[in-house]
Amino acid sequence: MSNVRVKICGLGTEATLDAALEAGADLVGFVHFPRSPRHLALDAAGRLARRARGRAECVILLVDPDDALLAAAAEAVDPDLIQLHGRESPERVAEVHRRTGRAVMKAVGIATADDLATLPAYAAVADRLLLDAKPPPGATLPGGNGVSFDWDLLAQASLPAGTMLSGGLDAANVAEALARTGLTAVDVSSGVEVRPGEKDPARIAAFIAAARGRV
Ligand SMILES: O=C(O)c1ccccc1NCC(=O)[C@H](O)[C@H](O)COP(=O)(O)O
Repeated sequence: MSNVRVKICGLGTEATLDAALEAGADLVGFVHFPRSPRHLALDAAGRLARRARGRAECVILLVDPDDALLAAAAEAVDPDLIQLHGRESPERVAEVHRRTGRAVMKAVGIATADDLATLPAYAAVADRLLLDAKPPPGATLPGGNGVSFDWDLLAQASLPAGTMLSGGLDAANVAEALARTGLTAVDVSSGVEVRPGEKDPARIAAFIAAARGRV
């Protein structure tokens, strides 16, 4: 499917950002979460966002940010989207949008059909949804864990246009994931890395080609 939108998350260097842009990424994500091997200081994320401006949507990923961090991230990165990847309530998602004036993408963890019940409330306030696997037991990160959820859970779900599928995707499984879910937007981190935090230009290009059905 050539209209599939692809986000490459957790980019940390100019070289890997350029690889994502040259391969045709639609969105590029910068993680600001000190526990993550993909963590970037806000000024570093801002430098990469300026490099990508006009070529892809820039996403700053935050986890349960307070108002001061939100303001600092909006100022330093000037993001097209703020991705909230913590336990933010629907009310907080709406407030983040109001306070920053930025589009907000809310990540929702999915493990069982029960988790789908939260989606309408988030869909009502978020500009976009990202469905990710819930972290496995013992995980120290709320995302970027390289694990998938059962895509067939989405068969009965009514999801807003543009909802992104995420969690454990790579060049080998992304086409099947798209076909099974009917979604047209995907996000990846671990699946284009050689080790946590180290993106690989060849894997980025292979992922984007596979998502767009060019292999
Ligand atoms: O990637 C991280 O290190 C991270 C840290 C804290 C919160 C979220 C994080 N990543 C969120 C993403 O958007 C990932 O791309 C998504 O979870 C998929 O990751 P993966 O399964 O590794 O492809």
